[in-house]
Amino acid sequence: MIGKIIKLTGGFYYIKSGDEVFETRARGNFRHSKVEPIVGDDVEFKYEEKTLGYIEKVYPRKNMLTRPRVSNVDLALIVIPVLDPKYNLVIIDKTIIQAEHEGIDLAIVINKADLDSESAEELARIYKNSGFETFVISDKDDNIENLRAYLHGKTVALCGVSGAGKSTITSRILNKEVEVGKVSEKTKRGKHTTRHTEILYNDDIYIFDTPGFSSLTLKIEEEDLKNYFREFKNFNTCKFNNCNHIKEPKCAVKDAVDRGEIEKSRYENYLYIFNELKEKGEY
Ligand SMILES: Nc1nc2c(ncn2[C@@H]2O[C@H](COP(=O)(O)OP(=O)(O)OP(=O)(O)O)[C@@H](O)[C@H]2O)c(=O)[nH]1
Ligand SMILES: [Zn+2]
Repeated sequence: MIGKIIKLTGGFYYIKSGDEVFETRARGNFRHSKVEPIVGDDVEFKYEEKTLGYIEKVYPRKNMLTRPRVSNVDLALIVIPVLDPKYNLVIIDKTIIQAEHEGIDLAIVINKADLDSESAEELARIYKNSGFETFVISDKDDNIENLRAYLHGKTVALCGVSGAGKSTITSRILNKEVEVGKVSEKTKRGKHTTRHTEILYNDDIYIFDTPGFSSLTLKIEEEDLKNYFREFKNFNTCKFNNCNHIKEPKCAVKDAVDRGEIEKSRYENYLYIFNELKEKGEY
């Protein structure tokens, strides 16, 4: 049988095949592969009611996140609350860099727009102008149809700080009750988060109910950082073709910042992160 691992908990894998979910044992059950199956994997498995089944084969992964350990993510949806908690654009841009680095498509959701609609529009402008699909939503408004349509057919990792509204969005998108606040309790205690990873789904949208890869450190060379700022690529006429867009003369990126064609906050965060990488080799 063929299916997708949707949950790993207490020593069992739960595999969704068609409309059914099968429970299989986690240990000693994948004979022909040395790969340890993780949530998100597409697998071949044998199912027997008595002994439960076992996984025979893990299909090659499109990609993999390490925290949480999940595979085959089609989209990282980065959730930015306008307030409560107040967003931090350096952390947002670092999360974007991580997704770009992993080769995962990403989109932005500005959430809690009801708390400050002006800030919400300002944030949306920054990320739209920087080349990202951007949605503005609030749980006080019935305005998620566009977002839901966009997520159709995708496996989505919601990324964002605790309290950003990830669980709220998940339950609205999937039309399902999701325990709001549950993940943060687990995260605070720490130990449960690695034991239990689950994909929530409805119809053909799959969502990871985890904090996403917000707390990863990334090791990249500072010279490579510019490759993860997609809007910089529109301005490729710098005098030096290895220009880092810092202090070099005749820099097309800096000129674009001066003209307002590249968002100031994005460029400032680029400089900040560049220096961090230069000093520490990671962030
Ligand atoms: N005003 C307002 N509050 C919201 C909105 N969306 C979520 N909230 C509230 O924000 C709080 C946090 O929401 P959650 O959905 O639990 O946030 P989370 O990102 O899942 O947080 P963790 O589970 O800790 O990672 C809850 O009290 C929600 O009711 C919104 O659009 N507007
Ligand atoms: Zn340049």
